Amino acid sequence: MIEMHDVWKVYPNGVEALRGIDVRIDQGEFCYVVGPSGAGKSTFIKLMYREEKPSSGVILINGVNVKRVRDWKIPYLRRKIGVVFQDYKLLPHLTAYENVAFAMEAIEAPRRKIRSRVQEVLELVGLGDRMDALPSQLSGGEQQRVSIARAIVNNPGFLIADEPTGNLDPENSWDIMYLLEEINARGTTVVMATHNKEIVNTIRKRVIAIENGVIVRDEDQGEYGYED
Ligand SMILES: Nc1ncnc2c1ncn2[C@@H]1O[C@H](COP(=O)(O)OP(=O)(O)OP(=O)(O)O)[C@@H](O)[C@H]1O
Repeated sequence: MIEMHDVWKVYPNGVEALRGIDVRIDQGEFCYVVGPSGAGKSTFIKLMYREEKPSSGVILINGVNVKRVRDWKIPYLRRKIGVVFQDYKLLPHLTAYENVAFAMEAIEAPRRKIRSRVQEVLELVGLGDRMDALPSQLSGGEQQRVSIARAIVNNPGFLIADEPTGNLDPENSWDIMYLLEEINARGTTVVMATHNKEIVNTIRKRVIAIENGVIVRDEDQGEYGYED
């Protein structure tokens, strides 16, 4: 479960990106985060995986206060939370297989487990036959699928995605969405910031709308609600 209690984020330049966020996302939910550009969506997401710290307020991930996690323990926190970005962030000199294996090596998973698990997740995302390709040899949709494989390889309870379809054409975007739904159906909580109106209005899920750093709407099976 993810909980935020009166969370504020003020960047050093004085911008109040989040202003008193109260929210609870339960295990197994699928939740979109929508809102105009600059509303605070990325900040909201960054706080969940401790890329940023709250200026005040409390964030609990499965009951653990994220702010109090010592820096050296952050890899263990991140093990519980897979993250997917708009621009994939794959390591360019590593193959698809190596990019995914790297996430297991980072948490010192036993060597014998790595091979079978990496193969398993790459097959799940439909890339069982492209494991030896470098990112530059893969399409955008394929690269995003590698990044999703990397995000789920350590079996996290949460998958956090910041505009995962932002760089993709509609067909690849739908494929990524079906994959995220499949991952959610297997029990992982999915939180996804998006500007994709068609997806939000078609694959209906909980919608949290943020404007000017405040949650202005929180609806199950909600609509996108903006024109862009
Ligand atoms: N590192 C930073 N330092 C200073 N200000 C920042 C920083 N990151 C974001 N901001 C500001 O905080 C506000 C919220 O930004 P954020 O990236 O969370 O919005 P967003 O809703 O994700 O926007 P978009 O849809 O354009 O990605 C904006 O005014 C932005 O300029």
